Formats: sequence, structure tokens, C-alpha cells
Amino acid sequence: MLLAAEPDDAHEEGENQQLLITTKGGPGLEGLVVGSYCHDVLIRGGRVVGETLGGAAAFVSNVLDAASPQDAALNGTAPFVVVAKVGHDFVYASAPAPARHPPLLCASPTTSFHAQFSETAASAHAPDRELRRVRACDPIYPADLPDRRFAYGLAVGVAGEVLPETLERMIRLCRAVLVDAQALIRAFDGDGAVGHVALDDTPYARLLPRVAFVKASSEEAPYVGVETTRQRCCVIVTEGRDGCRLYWDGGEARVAPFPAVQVDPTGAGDSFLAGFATGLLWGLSATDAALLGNFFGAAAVSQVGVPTFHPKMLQLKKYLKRRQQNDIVRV
Ligand SMILES: Nc1ncnc2c1ncn2[C@@H]1O[C@H](COP(=O)(O)OP(=O)(O)OP(=O)(O)O)[C@@H](O)[C@H]1O
Ligand SMILES: O[C@H]1[C@H](O)[C@@H](O)[C@H](O)[C@@H](O)[C@H]1O
Repeated sequence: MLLAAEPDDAHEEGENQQLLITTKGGPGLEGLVVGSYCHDVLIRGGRVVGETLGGAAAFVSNVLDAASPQDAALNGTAPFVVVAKVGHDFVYASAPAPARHPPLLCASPTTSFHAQFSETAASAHAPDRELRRVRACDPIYPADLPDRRFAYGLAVGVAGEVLPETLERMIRLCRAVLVDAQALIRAFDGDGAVGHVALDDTPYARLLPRVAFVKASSEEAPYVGVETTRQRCCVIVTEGRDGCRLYWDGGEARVAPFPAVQVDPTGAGDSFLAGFATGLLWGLSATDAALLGNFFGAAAVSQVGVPTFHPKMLQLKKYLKRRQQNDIVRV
């Protein structure tokens, strides 16, 4: 599968979109990350065992910052923009990700999740926590996005804050958009318990042919409908400690995991997606990009909250770059 195209906001619905993220440097590589930061409260056996910065945007920008420090230093700015919202109660403004990529302040409170962990997950693919949204910040509206072009966009909402019209605006602004399914299919009952709806029943479904990649966890995959969605864009299903699988129209691939001692699964999927996007930016094939995603996913589960990365960990770039054949993304 060849993924190549020019920036274009004239994509028609149903068009077989092909996308390119070039590996050449320069301002044309700027990214757009859309999704709010949140407060995560980790609960085990009825006891609060941790309170951390959360929100996919926090984990994603953490990986993107770690993976491209030279670019950031060269330009004097990080090579991506984060559009996130928080309330005045936000307590992590000075943490690295929000400090480098400040959120928009709202009158509503910061989105907050309680994550109730099971003592033992039955398998790598079993849900390991029950999530409850206890507070929700404002949605992110199309007008909140900068009015300029980006090389790529990551739609990484956690509480329904990326509205369909906001995703559509991202598609118009970005050459390639990668979406975390959790931004599209989460539903919340009266108590805030997180459930899922079928992607096909949402207003996001019609946008899929204009999206490059949708990433879903094994738990989310049945709601995404891999067989239908792979005909519209590439689908990546993450399988916890088993790594991940890529599905596209006409093929699929399994990508092996990295070993890890899991201490906190939160943010594994977010870190995976950011690692995957980074791999595409480095010009890797989608399967090698997924290997980089697995690497960051494994690093994320090895630490509580938003992880820090040892610079040596990034030596993987050299290895993967050596395997790179050319500067277009192939599977
Ligand atoms: N125990 C583990 N050992 C090694 N790698 C792991 C482990 N758990 C997760 N990963 C890596 O992280 C990726 C994402 O994990 P997972 O499938 O659990 O996502 P998720 O359920 O969306 O995570 P979360 O919602 O907690 O962010 C996996 O594809 C894998 O690469
Ligand atoms: O911080 C976490 C993280 O971003 C997860 O990916 C998401 O599933 C949770 O809702 C959020 O609380």
C-alpha cells in the first residue's frame, strides 16, 4: 500500500485518500495535536494509589517532544501545536507537556477520570480498568484550531471533546490525520462510566475515507468494525503486551511487542500512536512505524503517569532508519 498525496482540502467523501508524510525537514513538518489534558485518579482495591496528569494529548506530546528534540532546538519551537482545554482547577500547568504546550483555559472544570484497576487482567487484550469521567471540560471547536496548514494531525480526545466538525476542520488543515478511536466512540452514562458506541453510528463515520489511520485498542476494535473501516483507511489495533496489528484494504500485518514490566497501563495507546506518527515522519514503513509505536507503548506501561525517556532509548531511530528504503511510506 502506497500512502502519498499533496495537501488538499478538496477531498470528496468516499474518495480513496492517499497520504504522504514526507521525511524532509522544514516548517512543512509541523503537526497539530487536538485533545484535552485531564486529571487522572488511579484507584486500586478501593484506594487512591495515584493522581497524575492525563489526557492523550499529554502522552502524545511527551513522545513527540522526546522523539524530535533536535528539530525543536533548531527552530526554537516544538514542531507541533497542541490544542487542549482545561479549567482553572488544572494542577499540572508546570508539568513538562502542558508547560511546553499550554492549554486553553475555560470556565468549566478540567476533564477528570477515575480509573478503577482490576487486580489481574485475564489476558493481554482484556480491559484492565474501568474508567469514569467525573468532570468534563468544554469541547474543542473548529475555531479553536490555528488557521494554517499542518503536515499531520493527531485527533486524540478522551472525553468526546473532539467534535465531528473539529475533526473535519483538522482534515482540511492537515495533510494526513491519524485518529485515536477513543476520541470518536466513547459514550458516558449518567455516572460518567465510559462505554462505547459503534463508530458507524456516529457522525464521524463519514469522515473516515479522509483519515489516514485509525488506532483502536482490542477492547475498542469491535466498535470500530475493523472489516468495514479498513476499506476506508488503515486500522491499527493495539493488543497490549502482544504488540499490534495493522489492517488495510487487501492486507494485514502483525508487529511484535517490546518486553516490559507493566506498572501502569495508562497512556500506552496514546504513546503508541505518537510513536507511530513519529515513525511515519522519520520516513519508516507503516510496519516499522508500528514497531516504534510498540516501543513507546512498552515504555509508557513501565512507568506511572506520563513517562520520561532516556535519550539512549532513542537509539532505536538509527536502527530503524537503516531499514528505511526511501522517503515514502509503504506497507
Ligand atoms: N504489558 C505490555 N508490554 C509491552 N508492551 C505493551 C504492554 N502493554 C501495552 N504495550 C504497548 O502499548 C501499546 C498500546 O497498549 P494497549 O493495547 O494496552 O492500548 P490501550 O488499551 O489503548 O492503552 P491505554 O488506554 O491505557 O492508553 C501496545 O500495542 C503495545 O505496543
Ligand atoms: O489519561 C488517560 C489516557 O489519556 C488514556 O488514553 C485515556 O483512555 C484516559 O481516558 C485518560 O484518562
